[in-house]
Amino acid sequence: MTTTDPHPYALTATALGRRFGHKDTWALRDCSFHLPAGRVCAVVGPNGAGKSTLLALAAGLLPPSEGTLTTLGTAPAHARSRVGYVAQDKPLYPQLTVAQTLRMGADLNPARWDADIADRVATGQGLDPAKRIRSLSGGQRTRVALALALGKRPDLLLLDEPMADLDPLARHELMATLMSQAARHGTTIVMSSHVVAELEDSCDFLLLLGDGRVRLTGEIDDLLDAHARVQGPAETSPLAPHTIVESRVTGRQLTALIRREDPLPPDWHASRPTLEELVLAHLRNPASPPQPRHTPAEGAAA
Ligand SMILES: Nc1ncnc2c1ncn2[C@@H]1O[C@H](COP(=O)(O)OP(=O)(O)OP(=O)(O)O)[C@@H](O)[C@H]1O
Repeated sequence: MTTTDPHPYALTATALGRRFGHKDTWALRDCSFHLPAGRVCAVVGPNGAGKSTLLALAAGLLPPSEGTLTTLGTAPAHARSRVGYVAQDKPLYPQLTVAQTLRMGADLNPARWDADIADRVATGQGLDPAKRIRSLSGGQRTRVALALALGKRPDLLLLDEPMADLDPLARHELMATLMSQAARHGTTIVMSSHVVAELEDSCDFLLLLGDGRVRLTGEIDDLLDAHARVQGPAETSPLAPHTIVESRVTGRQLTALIRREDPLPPDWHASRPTLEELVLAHLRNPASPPQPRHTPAEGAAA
């Protein structure tokens, strides 16, 4: 938590819904969760799950159709000066140069602008600040968009698939910069991605969306502790009372990913899943029972 933000939650959603058009097409529906301040949160889910919609709502660019969302303890539109947002399509002014774009960022954020970090991120990998935005590659535009967002020195960074078009070196460099900024300033980062393995080392909080609803949310360590990959003899391994996310029988062997409800039988081999295994099991089994509703009293205290 930063000294300027005494609110314990970066985001709080209550029965949040967003519909597009007049038909009953809900991009998000009945979403409730709390994201404690200071966390690095992975937002994952299949295509069309509602990740970009949630980030745009949190940035105050879209109003909810129902329910409420607060950003840094206030209405998202009122939190904009403290929020950095990098949208999937990275909108920038094509006629400006990189240097002019950063100058615009400084002019728009005179009280908070951090020229050092903005210049360092924008000109990494030798990007020439005199180049026009329209002449940049997709990855170079991402670099400039991240520079603008970080230069704002935000309390909350909302990043919609920020790493998607970066080369491996740029990914490594920019992820390290994001993490060091988060650690140094207590910035909350909310980052959507399809590359779950990449999030495992950097994120400590998960928000898994499926079909516009929250499937799983909480501290990643708590979620991994609450689940188990189990193996046991198929005929003597009743999975009840555990919640089955995924199960498979091969010959006489049962393999399952469960949410533990009780101690496991001694003849079962149980191991802690990786984040990727947990997420993939939920994505492969969208009909598995969702997590009981997550409340701050269940371990999300800041
Ligand atoms: N402006 C819009 N008008 C109409 N429907 C929209 C609009 N934006 C999003 N949607 C719909 O809302 C749903 C959620 O879209 P969203 O872009 O939030 O998903 P996503 O999880 O970010 O997907 P992806 O992983 O493909 O980026 C989709 O069904 C999409 O078609």
